[in-house]
Amino acid sequence: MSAPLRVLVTGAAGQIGYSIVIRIADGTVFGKDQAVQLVLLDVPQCATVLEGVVFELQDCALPTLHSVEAVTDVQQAFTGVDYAFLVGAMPRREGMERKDLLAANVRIFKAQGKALADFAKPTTKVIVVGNPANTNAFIAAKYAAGKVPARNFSAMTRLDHNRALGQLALKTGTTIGDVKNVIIWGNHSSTQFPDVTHATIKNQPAATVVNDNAFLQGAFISTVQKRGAVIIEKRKLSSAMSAAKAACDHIHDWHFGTKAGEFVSMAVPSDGSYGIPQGLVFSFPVTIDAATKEWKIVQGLTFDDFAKGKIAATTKELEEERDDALKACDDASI
Ligand SMILES: NC(=O)c1ccc[n+]([C@@H]2O[C@H](COP(=O)([O-])OP(=O)(O)OC[C@H]3O[C@@H](n4cnc5c(N)ncnc54)[C@H](O)[C@@H]3O)[C@@H](O)[C@H]2O)c1
Ligand SMILES: O=C(O)C[C@H](O)C(=O)O
Repeated sequence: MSAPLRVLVTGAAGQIGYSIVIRIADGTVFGKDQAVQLVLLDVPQCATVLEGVVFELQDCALPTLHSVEAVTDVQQAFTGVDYAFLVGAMPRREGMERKDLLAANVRIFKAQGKALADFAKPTTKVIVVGNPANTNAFIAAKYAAGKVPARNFSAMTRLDHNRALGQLALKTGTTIGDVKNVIIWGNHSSTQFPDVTHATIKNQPAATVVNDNAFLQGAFISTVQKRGAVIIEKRKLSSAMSAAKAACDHIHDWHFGTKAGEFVSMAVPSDGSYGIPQGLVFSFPVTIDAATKEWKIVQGLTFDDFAKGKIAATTKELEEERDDALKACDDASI
């Protein structure tokens, strides 16, 4: 068993928390030979619930779980972490857009960015799940600057990526393993652009196999864009099992690298690729090198006018969110 990795999950007493901790603890994310020190953070009012989660993890008898701590203190939570799953935040309710959560949630990510700077390792890798995820990641990175590099911050669009894979497999009667290289561009919001231009199904161009352009430019895109809202309408709670699975896929691939010839969608600080403003946390297709654990934005993809319009819309929304978040953070009270 390798020396333990210290892994933080915030909001661990919540819905996603309950689904995510078992996958981190049982070796699904970091492998069956990698010990994990799990640190579970939530607000003080949830201390008793957290204790129950700790007891359940102990009762799972997991060989990879080196230790598990329940904490409500930010310094204790962030000290020395290798990976941070930043889940803890308010979820949206029916009728809301994710950006409606900005005012409530941005203060959490400002404080946690500062905590990462003060207490975490400079090599810490961060996934932001709490919504609006891209902009929260932008703010956390800003407040950790100088200590943890911006490229160690990411936001989760893997759920959207997985939703896109699922919709293509359903449409074509294939299995998930047959569908590769879909791309989610932009924001984890209803302006995201799920793009199949470079996707394949059984090694054939997805557009040829689907053979229904109206679907690919219509129902496919809107189903993926609005899936979160539909889940809330049906469950009266936002997605949790699928969100936890996607966060684990995201960190698994960051830790182990992507497969040869394949890319995944991950929201990362833009380096100016494809004309996206520098620093905006934008979902791109990325490959990850297993040895260095560094992501690289896939280069050289081309866009038709339809794609250009979609990418412009999601970029504009992210710029507006960024500006609103910066204004909120300048308010001395948060
Ligand atoms: N990016 C995505 O694809 C995606 C998918 C699903 C959900 N989400 C988002 O994830 C977040 C969590 O969703 P959930 O369903 O688990 O919500 P939840 O309400 O069930 O749990 C959230 C938990 O976070 C805790 N929390 C609040 N403030 C905290 C803080 N400052 N520090 C630590 N913990 C804190 C709460 O006490 C609660 O236990 C929401 O913002 C939701 O919108 C994102
Ligand atoms: O839609 C939400 O608010 C939750 C989450 O972001 C999702 O995509 O399911």
